[in-house]
Amino acid sequence: MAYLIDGKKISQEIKDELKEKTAEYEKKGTNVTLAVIQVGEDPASSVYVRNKKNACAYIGIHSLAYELPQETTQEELLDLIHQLNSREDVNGILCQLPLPKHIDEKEIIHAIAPAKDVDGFHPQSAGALMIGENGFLPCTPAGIIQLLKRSDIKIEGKHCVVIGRSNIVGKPMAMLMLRENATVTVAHSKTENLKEICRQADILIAAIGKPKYITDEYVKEGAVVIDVGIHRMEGKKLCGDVDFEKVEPHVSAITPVPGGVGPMTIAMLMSNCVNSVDL
Ligand SMILES: NC(=O)C1=CN([C@@H]2O[C@H](COP(=O)(O)OP(=O)(O)OC[C@H]3O[C@@H](n4cnc5c(N)ncnc54)[C@H](OP(=O)(O)O)[C@@H]3O)[C@@H](O)[C@H]2O)C=CC1
Ligand SMILES: Nc1nc(=O)c2c([nH]1)NC[C@@H]1CN(c3ccc(C(=O)N[C@@H](CCC(=O)O)C(=O)O)cc3)C=[N+]21
Repeated sequence: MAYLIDGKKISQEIKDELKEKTAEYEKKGTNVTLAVIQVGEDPASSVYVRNKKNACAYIGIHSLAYELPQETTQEELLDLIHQLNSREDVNGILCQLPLPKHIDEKEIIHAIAPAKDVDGFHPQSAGALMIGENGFLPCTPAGIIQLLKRSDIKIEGKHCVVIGRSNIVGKPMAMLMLRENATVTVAHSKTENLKEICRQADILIAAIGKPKYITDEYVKEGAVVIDVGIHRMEGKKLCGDVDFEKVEPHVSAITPVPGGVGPMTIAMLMSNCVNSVDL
């Protein structure tokens, strides 16, 4: 039986630590405020936004919700971001992705002031990560590092294979594992011999976006498997990029979906908000 890495429990621990820290700030008269922007009504985005608001309420972070209609223009969204950038009472700004097709995501990400970029998506945050300077870390990869560390899984010296090279998950994940002294391989859709490469991994991180793609044929006996994928199947059941039933008997530790990486993303977003006060 593989050890089940409990993201729900670990995220709860982190939220409790942040709750204490936020209470300390409050005593000193410092409030923490996160602005969350959602454009349109994508049902999955609505679930995540709701989870973020609930986490804020639990920790004592003030949340400002901006629910904008699907027809919102690029200029209107930029105006709002500029306003929030200049408000001293706002610590963090998050604009839920994906945005409607008529909006240029890149321009929006660039517009958020790096000092309030709690998603860690701004080029300045990405650059800081690349060269080892202080900056906001992208929440999902940072959450995975916490999952591994708080489960006492050794990273240093291990061969980590990251499948996926997106700017928000795969690439920053690879950089963070490198920072933790893993030996890192990044695989993607053009990778040849994916199975063979994955089977060399001590730690396999799947961020592909394809339901149950990773079967037992992709894992080494005793490996650690982290499943970033999240897919809502018919009947509303969630599943990941990993075929949990097939993989679990062969590995030493694995994250479930739900209850693995997802809750950690939210916990790290909260962490970035609280820590932004000291930046
Ligand atoms: N739990 C959480 O908190 C979060 C979960 N997610 C989930 O994680 C998954 C990945 O997200 P994201 O990085 O944004 O997705 P993207 O679609 O941006 O990236 C997917 C990556 O996987 C690669 N890929 C696609 N197909 C294959 C394949 N057959 N073999 C090998 N590599 C492949 C792509 O390669 P190429 O670059 O060549 O196209 C790409 O680099 C999604 O399921 C998403 O829903 C995302 C964010 C947070
Ligand atoms: N600007 C921006 N920042 C993000 O961080 C961001 C985003 N856009 N767009 C979409 C992705 C996805 N994401 C998740 C957050 C929480 C869960 C989560 O809480 N998952 C729960 C289940 C939730 C459910 O029931 O659907 C779990 O896995 O246990 C999952 C995924 C953040 N993202």
